Amino acid sequence: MTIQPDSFTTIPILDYAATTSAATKPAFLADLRNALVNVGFFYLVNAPITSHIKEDLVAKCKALFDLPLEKKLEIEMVNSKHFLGYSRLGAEITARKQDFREQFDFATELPEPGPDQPLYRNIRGPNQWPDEAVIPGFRSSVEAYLAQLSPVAENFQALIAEALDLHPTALKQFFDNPVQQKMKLIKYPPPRSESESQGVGAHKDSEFLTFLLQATPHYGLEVQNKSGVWISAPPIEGSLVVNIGRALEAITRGVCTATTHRVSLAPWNYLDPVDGSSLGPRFSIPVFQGMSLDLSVDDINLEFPEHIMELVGDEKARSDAEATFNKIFRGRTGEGTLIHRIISHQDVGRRWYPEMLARALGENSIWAVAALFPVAFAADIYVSPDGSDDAAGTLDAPLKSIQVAVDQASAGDTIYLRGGTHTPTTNIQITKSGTSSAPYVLRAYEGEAVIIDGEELPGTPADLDASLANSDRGILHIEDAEYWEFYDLELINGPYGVYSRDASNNHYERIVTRDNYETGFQIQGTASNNVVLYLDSYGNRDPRKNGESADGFACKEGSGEGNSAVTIEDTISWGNGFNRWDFSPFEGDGNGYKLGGGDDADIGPANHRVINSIAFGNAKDGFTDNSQPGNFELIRNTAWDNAAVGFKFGTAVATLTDNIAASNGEKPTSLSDEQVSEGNSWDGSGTWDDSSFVSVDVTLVQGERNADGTIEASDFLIPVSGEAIGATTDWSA
Ligand SMILES: O=C(O)CCC(=O)C(=O)O
Ligand SMILES: [Fe+2]
Repeated sequence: MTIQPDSFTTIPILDYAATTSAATKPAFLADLRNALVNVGFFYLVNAPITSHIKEDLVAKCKALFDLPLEKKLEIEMVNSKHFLGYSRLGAEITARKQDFREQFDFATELPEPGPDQPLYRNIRGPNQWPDEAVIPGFRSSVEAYLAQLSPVAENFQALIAEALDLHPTALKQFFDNPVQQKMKLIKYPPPRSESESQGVGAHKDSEFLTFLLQATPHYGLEVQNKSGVWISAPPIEGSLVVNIGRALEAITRGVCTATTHRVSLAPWNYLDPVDGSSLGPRFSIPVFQGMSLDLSVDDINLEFPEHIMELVGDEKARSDAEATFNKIFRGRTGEGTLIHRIISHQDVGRRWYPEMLARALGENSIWAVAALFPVAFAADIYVSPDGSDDAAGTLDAPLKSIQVAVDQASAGDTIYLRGGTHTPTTNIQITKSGTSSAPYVLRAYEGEAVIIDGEELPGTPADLDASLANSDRGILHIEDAEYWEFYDLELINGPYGVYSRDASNNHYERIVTRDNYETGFQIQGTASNNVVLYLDSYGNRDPRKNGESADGFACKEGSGEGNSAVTIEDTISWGNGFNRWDFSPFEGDGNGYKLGGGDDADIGPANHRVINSIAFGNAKDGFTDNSQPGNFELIRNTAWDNAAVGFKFGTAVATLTDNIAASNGEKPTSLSDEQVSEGNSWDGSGTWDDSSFVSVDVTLVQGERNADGTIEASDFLIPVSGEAIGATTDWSA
C-alpha cells in the first residue's frame, strides 16, 4: 500500500490474518503505520471473533432496545455514578448539541472503587445489567463478545508499538490490569425531522482504540480528513472499524492521529440503496479500550526514532470536534475522562458530580489550559460593584463596569461578575462573536448572587405609548453576536431583561429576568441554535402599553436565511399578565411561552423545541405559536391552570408528544389539522384536571433553585396515573 497523502480519501482495510505469519506481518505493520499516522481509522477484517457470538450479541442488542421503556429505565445511567446503563434518546450531548441515539453502556465488570481512591476512579465500577428473567443470556452474550475482542485489542498494544518501530512492550506501561473495555450498544432511530440529523456530533474518541461493529447496513458513519472533508465509512461485511482515541494520540505525542468522526442521520442513510425500502433503525456497537486512569503528562516518555517523528506533518488538521476536550489531558487522564463523561451525560453529572459539572460547563481556569496541545490561554476578567475601571480586572483588582469587561474580552475569555447589585447606566452592548471552541462566557463568580439592576437605564420606563429605540432594549442587548454563554445572572428593572436580536448560537442558563419594564427574555430576528435552560421569568410588565405586551419569554420573527430555532428546556413560566401594578386601564395579556410574533414582514419559519417546561397560572395561553410558522417540537411540557388555552398552534406545524394540558380556563388545546399530536393528555379518553396530579401546590416550584439550576424535585404536576408524560421537576427523569 502506498502511504496516503495528508488528506486521505479512503479508509484502509487491514487483514488481521496477516499478523499471524512472519511473511505477511511486515506489510501489515506498514499499512498500520499509514493508518495510524495519516488516517486515524481503518477497517479490520478477519479478526478472530466467532460469527455466532457476534450475531448473538446483535440479536440481544436489538431485543434489549425493544423492551418497554420502563424496563430500560430500571437501569438508567443516571442511577450509576460509573456512567453505566441506559441513556434515552437525546440524553447525550456532543459538540453542544443533542445526539439522537439511544444507548446502553456496559463495561468489564469491576468493583466499586474504595473511598480513598481518587474521584475519577468512579469511572469504573459494576454494571447495571438488565433483568435476566426478561432477557435471558444477555450478560453472557456481552461477556462472550468482550472475551473474544479483548485479546485482539490487547494485541494492538504490541502491533502499534512495532508499527512505530518501538519495542513491542513499549505501550504496556500505559494500561491497567485488567483493561477496562467499555461497550456501547447504540440505536439510531430513523429521524423524524431534519433537526434530528445528528446521530452523534463531530467528536474524537477519548480512549486508546475503538473497535466498532456496524451491526446494520446503514451508511451514516463519516470520518473527517485533514482538509476537513467528510469521508463516508459504510459497513463492510465481516469488518470492525478501528479508530484512534485521544489517549493514544496523547501518549504518542501526536504520531498517531485521533480523527474526528460523526454519525449523520440523513434520511437517505435509512433507505436500502438497491430498492429504496426502509432499513429501520441503525444499530452499532463500539468497544472502547480504556488506558490507565492515572497517567499524567510526566508519564509520556516514548522516544520515537527520527524517521517516525518526521512522518508527523506540522500542519494542523481541520476538525469540527470540540476543542474543549483537547484540554483534558492536563492532569491525570482519569480526571479528563471524568470531565468528558460529565459534560456528555449531564444528568449523571447533576446527580453525582454537581460541583464538577458546574465547573466544567463554566470552563473554569483549572481545566482551561492545554498541556499537550497548546491552545491560547483564555483569560478571566473580574467585575465587581465595588471595582474600578482603572483596575487590572483580576480577582484582587476587579473592574467596575460590565461593559468595560465586555469590550476588553477576547473570544474564549470568561467574565466573572462578583456578587451584589451591579447598576449600569447604559445598557450592556454585546455585539462581537466568539467561536464554538472559544465562546465568550459571562457569569456569576462561584455561586455568588449577582443582580444587574437596569433601573438607571433609558426606558425604565418609557412614557405611555412612547417607543423604545432598538439599541435601548435589554439590560443585556445582544445583537449580531454569536457563541456567548451566560450563567447565573438575575436581570431586574430593565427595559427588557435579555434582548437578543439577530443573534445565534448563544447559551443561557440559570437566568432570572424579573420585574422588567417589558418582556423578561426576548429573542428576535434571525436566530438559530440558541439554548435557554432553567430560566425564571416573572413579574415583567410594560407601563408604556398599560401592561399589554410584556411576556415571560418571547421569541419573535425568525427572518433571514435559514430557520430560527431555539431550544427551551427545563423552564417554568407562570403568573404573567396580571395587573400587579395598578395600571389603569390594564391591558395585559400574558402567555407562558409566546413562540412567535413580531413584525409581519419579518416573520419567517422558526423551528423551536420546547422540552420539559411548565406554563401555569398565566393570564392567557400556556404555549402559543403566536402566528409563527415553522416546525415546532414540544415534548413533555405541561400547561396547567392558564386562563385561556393550554397549547395553541395554528400557523406552526408542531409535533406535540407526551404533553399535558389540564385545568386551563377555555380549553386544553386549539390545534389546526396540521398539528401532529401523539401521547398527549388530550389524545387519550380521560379528562385531566387538578385531581389528575399528585400535587398542584405551586409553592413547590416557587422557592430557591438548587445550585445547578434545577428546581427541587417534587410531586408538582406529576400524573397520579404514573404515566411518563408532562413536565417533571425531576429534570433527570
Ligand atoms: O455509531 C457509530 O457508528 C459510531 C459511534 C461513535 O463514534 C461513538 O459512539 O463514539
Ligand atoms: Fe466515536
